[in-house]
Amino acid sequence: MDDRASDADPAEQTVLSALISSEVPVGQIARAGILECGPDLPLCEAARRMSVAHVSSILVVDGDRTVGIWTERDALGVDFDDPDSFNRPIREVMSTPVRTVARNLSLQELAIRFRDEHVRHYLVVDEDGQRCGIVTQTDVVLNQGIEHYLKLRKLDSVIKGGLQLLPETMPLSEAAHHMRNSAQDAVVVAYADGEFGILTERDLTRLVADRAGNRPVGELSTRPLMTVSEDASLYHVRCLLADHRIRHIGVRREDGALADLVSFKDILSGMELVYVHELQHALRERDLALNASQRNLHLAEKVIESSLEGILVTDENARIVSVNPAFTRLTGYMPGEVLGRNPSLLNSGRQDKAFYQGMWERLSAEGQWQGEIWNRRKSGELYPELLTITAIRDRDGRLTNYAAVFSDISQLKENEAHIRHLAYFDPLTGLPNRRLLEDRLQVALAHAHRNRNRTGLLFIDLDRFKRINDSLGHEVGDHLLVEIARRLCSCLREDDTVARMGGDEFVAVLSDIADPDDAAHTATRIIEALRRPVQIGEHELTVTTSVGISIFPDDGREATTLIKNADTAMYRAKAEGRNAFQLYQPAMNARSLEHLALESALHRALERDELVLHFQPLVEIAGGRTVAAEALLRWRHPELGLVSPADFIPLAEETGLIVPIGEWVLRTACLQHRRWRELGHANLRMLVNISARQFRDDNLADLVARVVHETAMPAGLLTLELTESMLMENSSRGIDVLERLRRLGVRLALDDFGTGYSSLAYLKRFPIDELKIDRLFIRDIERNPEDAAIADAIVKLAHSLGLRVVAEGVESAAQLDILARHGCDLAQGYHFCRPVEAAQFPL
Ligand SMILES: Nc1nc2c(ncn2[C@@H]2O[C@H](COP(=O)(O)O[C@H]3[C@@H](O)[C@H](n4cnc5c(=O)[nH]c(N)nc54)O[C@@H]3COP(=O)(O)O)[C@@H](O)[C@H]2O)c(=O)[nH]1
Repeated sequence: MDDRASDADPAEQTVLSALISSEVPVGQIARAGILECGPDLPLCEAARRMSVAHVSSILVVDGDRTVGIWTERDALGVDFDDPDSFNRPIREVMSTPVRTVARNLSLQELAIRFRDEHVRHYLVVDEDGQRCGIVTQTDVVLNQGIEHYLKLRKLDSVIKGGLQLLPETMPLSEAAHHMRNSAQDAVVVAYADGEFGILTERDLTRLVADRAGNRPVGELSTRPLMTVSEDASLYHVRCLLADHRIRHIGVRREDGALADLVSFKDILSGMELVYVHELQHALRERDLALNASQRNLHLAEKVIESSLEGILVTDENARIVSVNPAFTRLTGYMPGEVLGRNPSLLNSGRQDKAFYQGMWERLSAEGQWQGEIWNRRKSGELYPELLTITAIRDRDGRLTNYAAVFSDISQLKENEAHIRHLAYFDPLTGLPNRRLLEDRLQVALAHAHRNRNRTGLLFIDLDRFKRINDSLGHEVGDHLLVEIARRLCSCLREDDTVARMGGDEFVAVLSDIADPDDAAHTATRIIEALRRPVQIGEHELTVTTSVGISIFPDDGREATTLIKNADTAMYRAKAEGRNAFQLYQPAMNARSLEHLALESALHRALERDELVLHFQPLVEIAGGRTVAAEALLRWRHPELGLVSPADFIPLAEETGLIVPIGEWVLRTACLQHRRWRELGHANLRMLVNISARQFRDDNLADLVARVVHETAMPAGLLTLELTESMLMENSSRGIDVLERLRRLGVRLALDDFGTGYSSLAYLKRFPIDELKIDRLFIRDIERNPEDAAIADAIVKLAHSLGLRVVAEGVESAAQLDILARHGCDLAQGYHFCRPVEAAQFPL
């Protein structure tokens, strides 16, 4: 029995003893060396042999056959009055048949049979029916470890009461008769002197052997009777009986009077019942506990088997003793490959010695460690896991095992990284976003400050990206941005950062530059790199870029100031014609504020439908017929009222807003023309002003083609008004654009003629249809012969080139008259009509 059992309470101890004993087979406790005799042996001789051998029975055998048994109990039946009775053959007085039990019967089953069959001896036989020994009830009980019961119970608990004292004068035969009738195996003999003696079955057996006559029991009993106090424990009594090799003892009350005679059997008979009862209870309990623990074990096995978390158990020396299927799934190792090995076979090498040292320290101090750790699968792949290790101890606190439960948190880590990435990176281009740029800029500035160096900040904006997005769709726009991002990265050093601020705006941080020229060189590289055509599907796109540069600490010490100033410089680059960079100059700020205010107001104007078109008729001088309408832009400012284009178009040009505004004008004019056509004015021409900025746009012809197509405008009825200066800026490119426009069928007029170069030679080169004489020459035409001569010369020359001539700003009939004489074709001016809304247009 282990230490734990010895600490258990007595009841538990008994249950344990019973459980142990119940597994002992009968053959193990049976007394071998059976006393046997033949059936003809005289009874006195049999009794003698029993007395000598100190056994309580003799087996009567006939050859191999067991024919009967004679026991001490049977001595009570001998007639002590008849001397012949001692010599009778034993077969005549023996009990038959002899009850047998198999030697492999369990003690527990034997105990139940003793109780149920009321016998005191069983013959133990082997598998072949051969005699192996004799077993008594006493043998069973003595082998059940009942000491604890005996210690707990007092002698008085087995006192039956009703003690009968036999007088010393009573004849032996009468005493035996009394014992047999009262089923007592011993009686107390009371002597006249007050002393007590005892006469037992065993004494009677001895008297049979001695062929004793029927003498008074006073002469035959053993005296004095050994006694013990009724307070004594049964255990104490049992020890006394064993020590004195006796089987009965008298019980004295507190006052000294003899209360009873108790036998070993009395002590045990109570115990037998208790024992059997307890045994059954213990067995039931054991079965229940076993079932419960089997169920729990099964459940635990199932849980471990089906757990999605890897489970690994080691012994106290950290040698793996079991793993579950999830372990194999997660690590790739089969159980056979890891059992007996140290879990360090999973080490990734990512954690250093100190990490593991800390882990073991925590484990031994607190019994548990939990944390994230990188391990290596059998395939060599590293993965992060959330690991909990628990030290397992037995009841005595001895460390027996370690259990590790872990889950693969790769996905979790990836999600975390993804979320972090989303927070700091632009999902489309993968570049840092504004937030990360600000962080990096702070770091770069601090670094530059420490090293007394410069940092360059480039604000990069694609020119007319919106147009690509609007015309080719966002998907093409997105592809373009991705390619732009890639090219930007390729223009920068590893230490530099380029971030997407949103839309088509990017910012690059150039750390540790020596002087502003370095930033200018990078800007040039960027402009060049971005200008190379980008092929996206069937589209070959060319974008230009405007870059504004600010330098730390020259143009600001704060990140926000540097970004703002680079933005202002970028604006200036755009205003200066795009596709270039500008270094920030403090003077830019004041102007840029004005520009910003105007620009945002103009932006709003477009968005809020504050722009309107007025129309002014062009009249045929010869017939007085309105043949065309010039679309003139107006801004209905919510506070300022109608704002003249002269006041806002220059700024719109400078900021680039003229491009979207110009598109709106063209489309609105064409739509209005459709309405008029629908009203029956099929031949009316429409004149639309094109600004210098629009003309520089490579996509002008495409835009016109698209709008004409979308509004179903007859191209031949559309005239675009350009100025001389536009054509002179880049004459060969200008010719190209004009040719493309002409191929669309659109007509072209040269506006404000006479105020610019007035190079008639150039006129030949341009595919122009009409000349508009600037009103400067018309205003004083009646009074100023020079103006009249110029007008006359222009008309003649134009006609010689096959061009039609329009006189602008005709305010009087006199002016008209002169122009008519000069042969001018068309006239436009307040004389006919001021620019008016479409509804008032004189058709
Ligand atoms: N790029 C674009 N430019 C445009 C657009 N709409 C107008 N403009 C240009 O703005 C300038 C001012 O134009 P506006 O104030 O509309 O003046 C026009 C007429 O009102 C004015 N006019 C017409 N007749 C007379 C007259 O008898 N006397 C007089 N003093 N002024 C008169 O002339 C302007 C038209 O000029 P032009 O375009 O040269 O024919 C002006 O330069 C416009 O071009 C636009 O949509 N886009």
